[in-house]
Amino acid sequence: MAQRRAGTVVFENLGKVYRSSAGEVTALRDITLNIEAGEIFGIIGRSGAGKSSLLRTINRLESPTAGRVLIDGQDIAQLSAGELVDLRRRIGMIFQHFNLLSAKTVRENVALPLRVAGVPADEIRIRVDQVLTLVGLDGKGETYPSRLSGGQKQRVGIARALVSRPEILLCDEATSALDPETTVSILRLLRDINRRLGLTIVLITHEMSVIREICDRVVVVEKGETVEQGPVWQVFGTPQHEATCALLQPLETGLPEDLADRLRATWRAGDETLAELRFSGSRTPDLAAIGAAAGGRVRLIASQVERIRGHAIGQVLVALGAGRQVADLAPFADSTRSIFTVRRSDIPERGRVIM
Ligand SMILES: Nc1ncnc2c1ncn2[C@@H]1O[C@H](COP(=O)(O)OP(=O)(O)OP(=O)(O)O)[C@@H](O)[C@H]1O
Repeated sequence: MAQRRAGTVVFENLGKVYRSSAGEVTALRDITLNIEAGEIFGIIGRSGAGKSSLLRTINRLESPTAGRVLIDGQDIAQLSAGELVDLRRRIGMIFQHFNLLSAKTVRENVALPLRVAGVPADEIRIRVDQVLTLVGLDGKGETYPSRLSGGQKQRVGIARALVSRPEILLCDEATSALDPETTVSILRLLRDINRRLGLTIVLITHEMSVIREICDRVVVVEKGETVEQGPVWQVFGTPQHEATCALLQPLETGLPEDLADRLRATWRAGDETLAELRFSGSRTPDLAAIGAAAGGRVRLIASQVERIRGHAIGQVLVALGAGRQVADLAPFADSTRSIFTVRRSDIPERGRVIM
């Protein structure tokens, strides 16, 4: 029988209700999801959506009040106390505020899980050196956390999570406290670790830019329920739910205002159409084909196309000459629309065109 890779997570009809003297809060409702071994899986949602509650059921920091969590096929609610300790060694976790011990050096922080597990000192030294090299912290072992930058602190957090050689790494808003440049370097490190070690990474975030940077698949959580899931390029290219569109909005740049103003002011006399070609992952922009379909009567105005996991997502704006239809371009994009058309009759005798 083929050996199954370790590191799968399955949520089956998961529910979580917090009960306190103040009343009940339903944080998760009927969540069913499969996370595959070796993938980078993103959980995104607005504040209070239930992301942390969901993530923390994977290592039983939270217990669900309905449904099951299976790790590599095993229902983790059934584990004994000793088995739970073993499970937590197989699942590393990193945090938004790093959770380092300030009175201990980098080396002591990273060594802690091995000390607790009773690993011999010689082996601890070797393994700590290995993970410090892996995360790019060679030579920082004797430094105290207060002398490190935010990005370096998170690297210590990652090293501490990896030193037990986990199969799954949970990332709880791991880059939310970092500046954009450091965020990118930490996300690249996580992707590099995922490729080199083949471990499953599950991350929660409220930023689509994080999902775009490293995730293979994503689920959108809203008010405790999953509202959309799929490969990242698909969710970016054809978002279905209002919550997804709202989360994607900060990444949308649209037509820059200055360009829009210039276009309105200088649009050529004669029938001309500003057409938008949208790419949502199935097609790749082919300017030669677009030019040929427009009979050469086309100008490129602006382009905002990015590649996500090998799929083109974004839009291309072109000006189509008189007599050319936006429909002529339909075969070359996932969808097309006319932004505005100026007809000769609309051009005032004098002055600028106002739209
Ligand atoms: N210990 C708790 N007791 C009571 N209610 C809780 C508790 N933890 C979370 N909640 C509630 O459960 C809901 C989901 O919270 P959760 O922290 O999982 O969301 P989140 O998406 O991670 O939010 P954020 O991005 O703001 O951290 C919220 O309404 C929250 O107030």
